[in-house]
Amino acid sequence: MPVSPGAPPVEVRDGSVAIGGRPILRGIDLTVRSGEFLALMGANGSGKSTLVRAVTGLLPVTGGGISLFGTPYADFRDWKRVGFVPQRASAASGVPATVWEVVASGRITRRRPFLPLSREDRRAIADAIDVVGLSDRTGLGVSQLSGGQQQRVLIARALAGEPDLLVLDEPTAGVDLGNQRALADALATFKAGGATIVLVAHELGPMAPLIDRAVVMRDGRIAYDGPALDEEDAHGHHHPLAASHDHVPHVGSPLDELGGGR
Ligand SMILES: Nc1ncnc2c1ncn2[C@@H]1O[C@H](COP(=O)(O)OP(=O)(O)OP(=O)(O)O)[C@@H](O)[C@H]1O
Repeated sequence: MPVSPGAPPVEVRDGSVAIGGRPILRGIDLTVRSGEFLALMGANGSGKSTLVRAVTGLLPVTGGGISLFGTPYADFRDWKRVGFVPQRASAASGVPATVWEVVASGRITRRRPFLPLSREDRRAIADAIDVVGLSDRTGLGVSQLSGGQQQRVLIARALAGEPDLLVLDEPTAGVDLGNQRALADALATFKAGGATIVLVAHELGPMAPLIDRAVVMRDGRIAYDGPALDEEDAHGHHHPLAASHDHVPHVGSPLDELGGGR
């Protein structure tokens, strides 16, 4: 496969997605640059999950095109470069898997089939568990962990594949502040290694300082694309539409600047 050094990890050109004949996304133009940490924000139903599902190959685009790492979608095979943590996934499947086992399952895209884990595989798995701060729990059953800790296991599973692009769909939804901070630390470490991150989030919370750029969706289109607003910008002013306040206090959201909301 031709490798395009420096090619943007994600490029969507005039992308549209319809589900069951109903247009969900329209006219999406989005380039995510290498090493960028992009927050994809917007009200419920604005199309964030649909967009990341299209980018990660789970939903076909019905118009326009997507390239990943400079390769048009139809030709892209290098899926080990892409990690995805889907929305509201549970790491506890009912099967009594340990933290180590769940994270090791994320190594599958990199492993040689039918051979024992290599030293390199074991290092990647241990590193991923360490990055999310669960090294003292590797032997525990995942179902014994809290929801926030389970979310960290799922992120470690994606990190174990050592992707160049990590896409996370609302990993902090319903997660307590301590676990949100642990997630932010993990993503900061991952980003420091040069990786690209696309994070779907309603609120940025402890992730806010890490964000390079925010894209806000509304009604299946991109309504804002620019710097993430800091807490003061987002809250140092009167809200023109109080009812549209789309987030919890003390957390910045570019939605405020648009006066839009749910
Ligand atoms: N499988 C599906 N079948 C039918 N409609 C769908 C499907 N998935 C999404 N939609 C619709 O597409 C629109 C966008 O949904 P999407 O989940 O992408 O929004 P979102 O911004 O991620 O919202 P949330 O913040 O609630 O996750 C919504 O109107 C939703 O009802």
